[in-house]
Amino acid sequence: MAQDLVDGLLIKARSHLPPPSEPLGKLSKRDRKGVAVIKLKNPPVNSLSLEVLTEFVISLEKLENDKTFRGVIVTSDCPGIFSAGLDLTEMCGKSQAHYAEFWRAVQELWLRLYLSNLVLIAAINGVSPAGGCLISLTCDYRVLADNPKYNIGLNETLLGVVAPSWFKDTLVNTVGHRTAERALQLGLLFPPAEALRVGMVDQVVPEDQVHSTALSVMAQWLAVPDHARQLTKSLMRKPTADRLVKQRDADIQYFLQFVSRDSIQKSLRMYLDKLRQKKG
Ligand SMILES: CCCCCCCCCCC/C=C/C(=O)SCCNC(=O)CCNC(=O)[C@H](O)C(C)(C)COP(=O)(O)OP(=O)(O)OC[C@H]1O[C@@H](n2cnc3c(N)ncnc32)[C@H](O)[C@@H]1OP(=O)(O)O
Repeated sequence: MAQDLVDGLLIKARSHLPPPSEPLGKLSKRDRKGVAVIKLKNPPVNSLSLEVLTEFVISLEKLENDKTFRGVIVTSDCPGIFSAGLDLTEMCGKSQAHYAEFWRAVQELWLRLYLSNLVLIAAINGVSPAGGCLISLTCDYRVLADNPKYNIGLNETLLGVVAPSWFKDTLVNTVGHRTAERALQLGLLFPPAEALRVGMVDQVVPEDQVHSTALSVMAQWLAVPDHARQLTKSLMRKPTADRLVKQRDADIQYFLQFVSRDSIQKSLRMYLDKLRQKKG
């Protein structure tokens, strides 16, 4: 059975955790076949808070260091939402020190995912804007559920902010320069068929087949000897990652200057207010 291949690892935000005695990320070692599942669970929308980013990195590090694991399926535990992207409340009305810590955590997660030695397959079972899309773009393969609500893309410009160069590079490396340029400037969120057409995802399947498809794809990738696949991945990705590694502090300073501007704070607040007012 395909499910027998899978081990479970749940990332939760501390505020949603049961008793503090339980570990934040649960890493079970029952699996024998070396495939783990990281399920993002930060209700209601799987926003990537500082805490979730940190926990994600720790979980990945554990998996990287545990040689029984060769692949990870990244998916969501929140119905209909893969991830709403970076937690906007982390970028609004906070101190410079907080912004710096938050941005370093975003960088760290991107670097860990993008350069991971593990095979990463995104099983995208929900809408996936901005940072949510970025997570999936760092994976080696993307399977998207065929639901017209499950848009995916880097929509930063629609919030009045700019996708940083390494977000842009990740998209360019996936869909090519022209598609990325248009998608980034317009802040396009692609419905499944369009996402497949432009190469933002590799496969679109019925919603109830996302997980099993991700497992089948994983088996195909794991059939390749690790050392050869890992070196090839590094050849393809390291030059892009190195551009950030060489200027991480400058990138943080850039972010600080940008996000502290009154005009950017105003845009982010207005966007958050719009989201909140949607209900009422
Ligand atoms: C020159 C170069 C310089 C570069 C310097 C860097 C510049 C900055 C770079 C910043 C990069 C940003 C990356 C990001 O990821 S920004 C986040 C983008 N995300 C979005 O646009 C998605 C927003 N959310 C939605 O569209 C919907 O919430 C969604 C479709 C995901 C779900 O809809 P649903 O109807 O189910 O849920 P609600 O909208 O009612 O939301 C429920 C509550 O969750 C809150 N929420 C939603 N998204 C976020 C978020 N990203 N962060 C924080 N909070 C979020 C929403 O407000 C609701 O809250 P309340 O319950 O309190 O009302």
